[in-house]
Amino acid sequence: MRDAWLVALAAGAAGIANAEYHSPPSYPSPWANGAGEWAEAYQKAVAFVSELTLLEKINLTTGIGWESGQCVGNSGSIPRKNFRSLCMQDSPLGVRDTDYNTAFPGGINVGATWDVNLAYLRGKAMGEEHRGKGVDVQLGPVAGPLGRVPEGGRNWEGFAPDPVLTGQMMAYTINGIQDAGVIACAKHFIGYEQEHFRQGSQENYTISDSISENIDDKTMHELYLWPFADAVRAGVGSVMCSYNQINNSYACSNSYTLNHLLKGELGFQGFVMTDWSGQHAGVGDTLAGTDMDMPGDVAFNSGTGFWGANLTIAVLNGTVPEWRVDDMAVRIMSAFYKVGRDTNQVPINFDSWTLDTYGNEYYYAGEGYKQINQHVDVRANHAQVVREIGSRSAVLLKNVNAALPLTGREKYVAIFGEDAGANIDGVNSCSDRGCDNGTLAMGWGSGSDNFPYLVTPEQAISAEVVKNGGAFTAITDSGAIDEAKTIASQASTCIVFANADSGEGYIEVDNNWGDRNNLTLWKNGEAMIDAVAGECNNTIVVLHTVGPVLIEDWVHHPNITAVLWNGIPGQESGNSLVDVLYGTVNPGGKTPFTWGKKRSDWGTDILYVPNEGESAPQQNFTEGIFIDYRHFDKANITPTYEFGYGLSYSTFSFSDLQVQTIPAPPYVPFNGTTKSAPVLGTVLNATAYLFPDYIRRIEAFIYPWITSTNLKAASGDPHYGWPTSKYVPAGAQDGSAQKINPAGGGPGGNPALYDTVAKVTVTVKNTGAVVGDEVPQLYVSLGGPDDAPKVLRGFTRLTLQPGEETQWSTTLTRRDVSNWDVAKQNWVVTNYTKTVYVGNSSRNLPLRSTLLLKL
Ligand SMILES: OC[C@H]1O[C@@H](O[C@H]2[C@H](O)[C@@H](O)[C@H](O[C@H]3[C@H](O)[C@@H](O)[C@H](O)O[C@@H]3CO)O[C@@H]2CO)[C@H](O)[C@@H](O)[C@@H]1O
Repeated sequence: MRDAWLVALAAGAAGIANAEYHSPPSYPSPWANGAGEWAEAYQKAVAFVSELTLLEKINLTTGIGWESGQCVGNSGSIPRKNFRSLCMQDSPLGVRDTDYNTAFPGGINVGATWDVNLAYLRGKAMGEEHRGKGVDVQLGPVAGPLGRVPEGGRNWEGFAPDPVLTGQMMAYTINGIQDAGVIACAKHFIGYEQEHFRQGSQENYTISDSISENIDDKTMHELYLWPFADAVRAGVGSVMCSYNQINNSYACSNSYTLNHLLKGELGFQGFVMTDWSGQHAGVGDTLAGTDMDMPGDVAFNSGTGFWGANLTIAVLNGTVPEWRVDDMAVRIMSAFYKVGRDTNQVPINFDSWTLDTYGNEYYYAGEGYKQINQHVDVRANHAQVVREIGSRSAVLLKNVNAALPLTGREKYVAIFGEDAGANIDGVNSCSDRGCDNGTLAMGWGSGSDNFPYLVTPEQAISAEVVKNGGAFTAITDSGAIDEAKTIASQASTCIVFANADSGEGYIEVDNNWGDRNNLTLWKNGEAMIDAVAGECNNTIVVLHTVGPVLIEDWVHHPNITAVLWNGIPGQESGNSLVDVLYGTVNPGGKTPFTWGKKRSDWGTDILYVPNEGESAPQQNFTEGIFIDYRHFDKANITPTYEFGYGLSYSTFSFSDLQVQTIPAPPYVPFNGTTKSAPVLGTVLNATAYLFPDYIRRIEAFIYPWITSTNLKAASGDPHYGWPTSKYVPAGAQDGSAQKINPAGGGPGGNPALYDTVAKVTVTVKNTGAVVGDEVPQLYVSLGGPDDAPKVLRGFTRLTLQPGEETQWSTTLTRRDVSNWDVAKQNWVVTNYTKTVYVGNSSRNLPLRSTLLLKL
């Protein structure tokens, strides 16, 4: 336990002193109050927690250790109350580590649909599958990484490098998951923008600490915190603190981001859980705002925990006040009741560590042999959701002379590239999808799940061609360039498939440690495209990539008649694609990121080599709010395809912009005070918490009981007894009434931020001959010298019949037209002239108007 106390001193209390970027302390940790829609759940939680012993409360907060339960994370149980371990399970795209589940499209595809209803349907379906497997907390959705750097390994788990598109998708996904009766977990909080160095110990480098993502206050508020505010407003039950440091304080020890921002300013009422082994301190993390430690052991299978018995000791010796543990338990139980877990929980019927039907409940210890997998089929009709999101996320980047849709009368269709075919080793052959074999339908890491099947493009296209009476050939060996040229010279329609993959940093694929090393295609993609396009004057390129790739060198080739991006579409990949290629679905997806011409165009990059010797690498977000299209706009760089761009088989017009400003009451900084922290129990003498004789220890299991009434001996920590002032920050134990943050006061911040201040209306018309979808996009220029030329503020996906026109309206809130004022520590509407723009991409905005606010 030595490390726990030492790191608490170094990181948890006040940040590391030698750094330029410093995270200010913020204490005490705000306690839940059941505000707004949390009221009923909070009351139930308080009633439940009031009946618990200290050890039972601690069991709620502490994981039982890696591979010590059937889920990827398991809290302790409360047998006396017949309350089982809570089951925490990935992933953001389906139930991980099981069978008879659905493999949904990645978050980036949901972003590309620009359709909040599809986000909801996917969330609901995923929630139902987690519920059916017995999961209490689904570990998703993802708003961190947001996508600062296009090479970021886990960007695809989230939705887009834009806070508004991501924020809306977060909110609707959370609503879907929680409406299904499962607690959602918004992750990873915050600034987790690259895989390299996220866990100091996990890299091939001798660095002592994880990377520090150094973010200024304005950028934090206007960019990275924004989608988490939307998550909190949506009532998310849990938030996962990330592996990285923020301004040189670990995310799960960072009192500023957890206490000040998340629980204070945003008014978060649920619980903060650590990423797996993301905890770095015992007392420090508790006081800094972490509520649940996952998976509970200091290092996987170490058998020691920062909490468990050590949290018991901390309460007994007074370093952690009792009210704080009460609040942790209340937050967890509030989320539990809020989504109805008390009425809809089913037994855990799967095991994360093996698909064998029988095995050990305590996998690591090798104990508790029983049936651990019931192989429950939870898929229902969710394949339809997958197929629909797959097709509706397709972004048609190029389409010359109506090359698409195909008519079905093509005489000879040939497809090329490994990405068209199957993984010859089997669809789930690589653990956590940690390889790029065959067609890419999912990235790798904990954000993945098992495919129940994967319909490849080869299967689906060949079936369609055969059905239509055509001829078909597939060359899925990406090295077979000469053979490809021959076939390409004979075929009437050539479709080349290429991909680019990425994932989580604990797996390396083709020397990519999570983050991509570059933005080129994988598996010889460019060479195959060049070879086929050189021979076939009707070459269609289909891309399955986790984010942008460099296409400028070939996309303008005259023989390349169409380019379609389909992201990572999940198990129905081939079927979704055929729907679009043959026009059953008219593509209406819009690219959720910018396609630059060269890597340097983005202006940000992964830090691949430690820059502070053995100390924590420092990644300064010097670009501020200027990521993706905001940077391209500011630097006046013409991309290949801009954020928000995407073609249709139809055409659309925009006209008649009307901007109606709506008077709103003046913005008043919130002025209020909390009640004092509730104390819900009594702490007994240490003897009451001794490890009981009747319990047989399971190897590496984390327990709440102490081994001795001599607390120093029980801690096993030679440094035990340091003066409290050395590791307990000032004010951290204070449970008296506190002033509420003036930028706070409601879910997602000051309620006045969400006042409507303008209504924007335009006419959108389908001017083509086929039914199709269009996405009117509203951008705002805030007008100041430090502002982006424009920022997305509203969008809706519309379906219009040929010739149909509709009036599309959206509203702007005060937050939408505000800047974060670092001096005032609040949002302000500046006097700079504000402009609204409407169109169908970030660079095709034919309508504009000055916004004259009445505030
Ligand atoms: O799953 C819960 C959260 O976990 C984080 O990722 C961890 C992942 O779940 C886990 O499978 C992986 O374990 C590997 C371990 O790191 C490696 O050393 C060993 O060789 O293989 C293990 C896999 O069998 O560790 C990941 C953390 O390093 C995610 O960040 C988070 O998003 C998940 O919700």
